[in-house]
Amino acid sequence: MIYPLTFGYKLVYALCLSPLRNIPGPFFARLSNIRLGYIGMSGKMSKYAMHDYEKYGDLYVCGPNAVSLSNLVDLKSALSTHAFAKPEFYHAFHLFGIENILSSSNADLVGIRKRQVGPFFNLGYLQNMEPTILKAGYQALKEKWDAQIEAEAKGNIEINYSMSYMLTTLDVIGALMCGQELECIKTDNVVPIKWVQDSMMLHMHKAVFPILKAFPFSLLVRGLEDNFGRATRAVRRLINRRRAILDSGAEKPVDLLQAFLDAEDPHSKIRMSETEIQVESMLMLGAGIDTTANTLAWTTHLLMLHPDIYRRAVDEIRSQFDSGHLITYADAREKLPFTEACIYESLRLCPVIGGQLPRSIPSGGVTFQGHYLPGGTELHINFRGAAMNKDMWPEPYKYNPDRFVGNSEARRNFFAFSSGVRVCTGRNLSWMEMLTIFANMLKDYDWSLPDDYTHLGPKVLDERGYPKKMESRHFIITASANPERDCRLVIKKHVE
Ligand code: HEM
Repeated sequence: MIYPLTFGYKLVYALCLSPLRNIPGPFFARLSNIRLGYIGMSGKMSKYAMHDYEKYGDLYVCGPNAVSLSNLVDLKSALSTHAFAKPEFYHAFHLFGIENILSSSNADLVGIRKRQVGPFFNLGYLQNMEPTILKAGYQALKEKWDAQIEAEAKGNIEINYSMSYMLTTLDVIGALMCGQELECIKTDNVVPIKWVQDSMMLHMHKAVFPILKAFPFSLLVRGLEDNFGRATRAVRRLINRRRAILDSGAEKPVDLLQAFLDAEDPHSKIRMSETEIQVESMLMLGAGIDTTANTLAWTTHLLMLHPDIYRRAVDEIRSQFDSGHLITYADAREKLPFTEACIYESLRLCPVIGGQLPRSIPSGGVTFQGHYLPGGTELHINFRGAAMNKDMWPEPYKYNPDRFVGNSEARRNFFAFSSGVRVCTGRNLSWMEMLTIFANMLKDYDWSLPDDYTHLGPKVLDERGYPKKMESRHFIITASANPERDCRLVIKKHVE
């Protein structure tokens, strides 16, 4: 009896009483959060975010008390202020219960943290770290590939770029944040990646299913918990090691770990405690690997599906730089607008944070798209919808880097790194890694698809007539669903 009554009440409320009743959206989403939970846990968040945006438009209901927003003007306004705070969902990302730069909804704390660490992610400071970024990044990749090509009689090798990019971005953030050359690309060591990914996954699962925090359900995530413990202890050891090095009177290294140890908010003069340093360091490791690596993977994939665009990028790079020149970030920014646009467009068409992220509508409510949304309504930032928004991006499904060349309006309406007060802290670092790896790789190697790579390619088209993209899955990050099969590339050294 109780179930029919509850259902009846929910139905009447959703259709007749709810303040969201006149907003379009899937019927079932009005009654229950099950649809949202299922989409999240099935790895299809990015697909649904796009599909629902296409069907229901800039604002639609995605849960009984939740709406999804893709309108660029409204998104900018919501993201520009701390009033649209991160809701409880994020608290599962408090590591050891400690609020951090990603998880906190406390504007004061976020402000302090941003002033403490933000300056070290500015381009000026990053330039000091560029030699480390190049050494652990592109130069390590090149060293490995050149040795492998040298050993191959046929003069080329097949690489799995998904794994290569993961190991490289791990080495870069490891060198900067752990103060240690991890050399994972050299040794094919995937263990630290597993620790970091499992740590993120653990907190993601807890955010979606808070019951996992309680015994006996916590046993279900025991394996993830163990790897989180290993990552935690490793970072602690590295911080202790750095303290010991400093105590011995050695010169301060120029890296992010040192920056975090020294970081001070210029307003309050507050510095981070030892645990806060550990938490923020772990967070940077979690945020800094898959994001950058998968953006590189999508860009590589898209270039292989569009040979004309690949050719234009290669021609641009080789016409600007000699084969022996190591392209720096400043070089690329100054001389490679089309190559840079290839990454921008890849982040638009295949955004790695391609799902929806929640915020709370402040008390007093807000009117978006002609609909009043009361305070306390959950506002889901639809990054996928924003990237496909037809008003801003004509032919949104087409991979067209030209839309970003010399187009400041396109860049202003680009949300891949979010925007406003909670914009991505690591975006400049990520750009430095991506552009230097990508430009140097295109300069030094000729790329082609393996002969047996016939399931996808420039001539295999999707239902819209564009080259069909590899299947993706979305768990925090939108990545290839079958990297072993789909992220293969043949590279050979380019000879002038
Ligand atoms: C292509 C690479 C990257 C993309 C597309 C990306 C995207 C994003 C997005 C969309 C957000 C907003 C998340 C939210 O609102 O919850 C974010 C936040 C954040 N990102 Fe990134 N990110 C990238 C790389 C990095 C790197 C390399 C780091 C650090 C090493 C980093 C650190 C962070 C941090 C700390 C936040 C939280 C900022 C805050 O809440 O105020 N990200 N990123």
